[in-house]
Amino acid sequence: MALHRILVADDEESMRWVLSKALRKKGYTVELAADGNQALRMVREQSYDLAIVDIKMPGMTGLEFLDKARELRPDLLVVVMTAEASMKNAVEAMKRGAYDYITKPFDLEVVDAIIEKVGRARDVSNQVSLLKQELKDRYQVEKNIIGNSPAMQEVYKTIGKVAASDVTVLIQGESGTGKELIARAIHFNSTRLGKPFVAINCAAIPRDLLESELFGSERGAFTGSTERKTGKFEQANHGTIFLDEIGDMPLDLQAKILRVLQEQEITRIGGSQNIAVDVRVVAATNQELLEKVRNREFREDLFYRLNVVPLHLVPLRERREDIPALVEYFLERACAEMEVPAKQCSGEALELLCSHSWPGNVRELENTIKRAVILSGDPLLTPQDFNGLSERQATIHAAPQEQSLEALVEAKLRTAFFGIEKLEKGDIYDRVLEQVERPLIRYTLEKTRGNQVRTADILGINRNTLRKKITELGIQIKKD
Ligand SMILES: Nc1ncnc2c1ncn2[C@@H]1O[C@H](COP(=O)(O)OP(=O)(O)OP(=O)(O)O)[C@@H](O)[C@H]1O
Repeated sequence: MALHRILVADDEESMRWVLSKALRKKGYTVELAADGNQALRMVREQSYDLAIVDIKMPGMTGLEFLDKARELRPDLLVVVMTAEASMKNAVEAMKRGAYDYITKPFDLEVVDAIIEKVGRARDVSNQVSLLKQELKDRYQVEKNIIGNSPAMQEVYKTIGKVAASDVTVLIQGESGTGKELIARAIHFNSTRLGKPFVAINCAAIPRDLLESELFGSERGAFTGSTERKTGKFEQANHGTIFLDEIGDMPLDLQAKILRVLQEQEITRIGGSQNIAVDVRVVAATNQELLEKVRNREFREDLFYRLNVVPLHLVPLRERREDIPALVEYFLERACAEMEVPAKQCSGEALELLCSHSWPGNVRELENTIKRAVILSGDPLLTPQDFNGLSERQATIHAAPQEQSLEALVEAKLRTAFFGIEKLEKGDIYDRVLEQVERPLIRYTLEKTRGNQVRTADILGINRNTLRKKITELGIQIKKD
């Protein structure tokens, strides 16, 4: 049965009674409202699969309810009940997005038929495709976490312990260690399977956009915003939200995330209503969050609220025993994806891969294997096929500080570009520079509270150049 919770709103008590009795008998959970305002309050606080509302009610008409309820819960299906004489209303309701209408007086069979239709429509259009996709994902997640090292065994144990509950998990680990993969595993092994898994990378989205991405925005919340937008929290309702790179979340947004965790409700930007959400939060970071707490860059209360269960993914170089299985797995996958005959690594090549320090972790290993598969015509991969790797290895070993800015940038670049199948003519140079320039200028402007003269002085660039960059890179200046 695809439908569970039904809201019935009618000012006529006898109608509420008849409908609730009939629907409860069929096994649905039915809740009742005596007018439109009450119904809207209930929709705000709870989620329903279907609302059956009378079009003529005191206070708020069924049509007004329809508009407001659909704004609050775009997924809610609304069936309106209308008197035979007012067909005009029924047409209007359909135009405004009602799922169907029933003319009064009606036989209960008509209601049954509509509910069945709603259930079927949901089944066909949503559930089946969702479940298919999710079963596929689940299958992949379970087959796709490779590694039997003691560190990974600990990870599997923790996944098993936390999956069934709604406890918040904070996954810490360097870039490319598999944080998102593990977050998915938690979701797909939880009771929230079949509901959405929504991931958002807090570091990849500019601050101003991040807030509306997370919480949504009402029509007219910004100049030129003509549409209402639902945020990731609403999209993840009943499922899991994965807040990646949470360490990069600005302090004021941290306060808002804390509120969602405590109250389980959000407010869209430009809106005044609180909207209940039922979302499990899994967060991840590749930074030392406690250090950020000490530096007052991360809220202590949020840290403890997120860190209910900490899950630490150790760098690949500290669990080298997992490398052979990962190599085999990535080789098989790369050959299948690229539709080339199976390849293997020679003993020497495997030795080289096992001794590399993998600053980009599993993602770097995956991309290295893909690249070798693309470039080598031979079924046996030798150390020559990983030539770049030994050179990189040598420079990394020679570097006294592995975590220097240069090494970090190199690791990021490697993970971003080395997996690209075909390196073609493009604008990578400009794109990379832009991604360095923008945060650098934004950060300095933040530190000088938007003072462009000081920012130019600190950066050692001409003021006009700075002004030009700010416009070109679309940097917004906050002067508080
Ligand atoms: N144990 C593992 N077994 C198989 N594949 C893995 C494993 N760990 C990571 N991967 C693969 O490595 C890649 C990077 O993983 P993922 O995106 O989950 O890392 P991450 O820690 O979230 O990275 P970032 O911090 O950069 O967002 C993915 O393609 C993922 O499937």
